[in-house]
Amino acid sequence: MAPPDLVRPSDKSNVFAKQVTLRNRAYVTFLAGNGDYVKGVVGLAKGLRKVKSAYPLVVAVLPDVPEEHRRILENQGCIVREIEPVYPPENQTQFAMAYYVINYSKLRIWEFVEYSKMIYLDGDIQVYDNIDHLFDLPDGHFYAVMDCFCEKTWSHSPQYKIGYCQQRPDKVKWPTEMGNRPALYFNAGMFVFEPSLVTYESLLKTLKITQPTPFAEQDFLNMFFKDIYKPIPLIYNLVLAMLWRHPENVELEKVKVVHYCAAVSTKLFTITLSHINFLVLMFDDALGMGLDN
Ligand SMILES: O=c1ccn([C@@H]2O[C@H](COP(=O)(O)OP(=O)(O)O)[C@@H](O)[C@H]2O)c(=O)[nH]1
Ligand SMILES: OC[C@H]1O[C@H](O[C@@H]2[C@@H](O)[C@H](O)[C@@H](O)[C@H](O)[C@@H]2O)[C@H](O)[C@@H](O)[C@H]1O
Repeated sequence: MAPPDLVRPSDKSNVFAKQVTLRNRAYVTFLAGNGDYVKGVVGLAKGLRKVKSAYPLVVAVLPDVPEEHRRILENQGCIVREIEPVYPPENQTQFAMAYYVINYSKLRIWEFVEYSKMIYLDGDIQVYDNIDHLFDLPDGHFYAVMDCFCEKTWSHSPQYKIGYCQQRPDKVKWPTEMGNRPALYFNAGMFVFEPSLVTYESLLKTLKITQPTPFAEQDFLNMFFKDIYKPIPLIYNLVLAMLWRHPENVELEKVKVVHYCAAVSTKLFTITLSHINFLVLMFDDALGMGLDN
């Protein structure tokens, strides 16, 4: 995708504004620990480059990400930003996955106010088609793809217990005796947002008085942004489970972003898959096919 056309050179102020706007947008991901997720982030950086995105990838790293991994990411053109962890209040909550507690640290990205608009992508996501146009979505909203409630990771929820899923609300209807249908709920592995110190302070202040829940920061973000959340099509964040849970909702040839997340039972499969995905991109890179490293 060619970089956005700048306005007429004669109109200096607009040219500057356009360039500043270009500079004020970025993709951002989150990396913690010294494990395999760095491979996913390298794959993500290569994927964004391969689809000719006009914007950089910022990687928010926890202090436990080793220097070697940070160098690898900088060599891939990433902007590495160290963040401090964010922990929820002391709690006895059983998170859907024990390690989800570290995902609250994602909230630090609202502090990246040198950017006016950012697109967050998990490290286990790959971009197969250019999605830069999402930066032009109207400000003042929180854009993300609706999640699916059918995986075992949702077994704690009333939705799962009655077989209700927002992806197919007509299949098992929400019973009136259970009150209002759950609000639309997004997957927090990909979202379009506007960094803001006011929002950032409010997020951290609200977190301090919010009882943690099984999907950790994803539940928290859904609660916090429920009034301004706007669903975007699942082509922008195809959660893998949709392939076997709601194939009727998936138009594979239109999918631009794939999210290699799945319940713990298939975690090995998805990590292998993202490894394959990573190797394909590396191989592609090694043969100089398409990736301009
Ligand atoms: O040990 C970890 C766990 C998570 N993550 C980051 O947090 C994101 C969300 O965690 P995960 O992908 O496990 O969530 P899922 O979407 O698979 O449930 C990952 O994609 C990584 O970007 C990480 O870097 N190290
Ligand atoms: O910390 C909570 C995480 O919640 C989400 O993952 C879930 C969710 O997609 C469920 O619907 C699936 O069933 C499950 O497998 C998957 O792990 C986000 O992708 C991730 O970034 C992060 O916010």
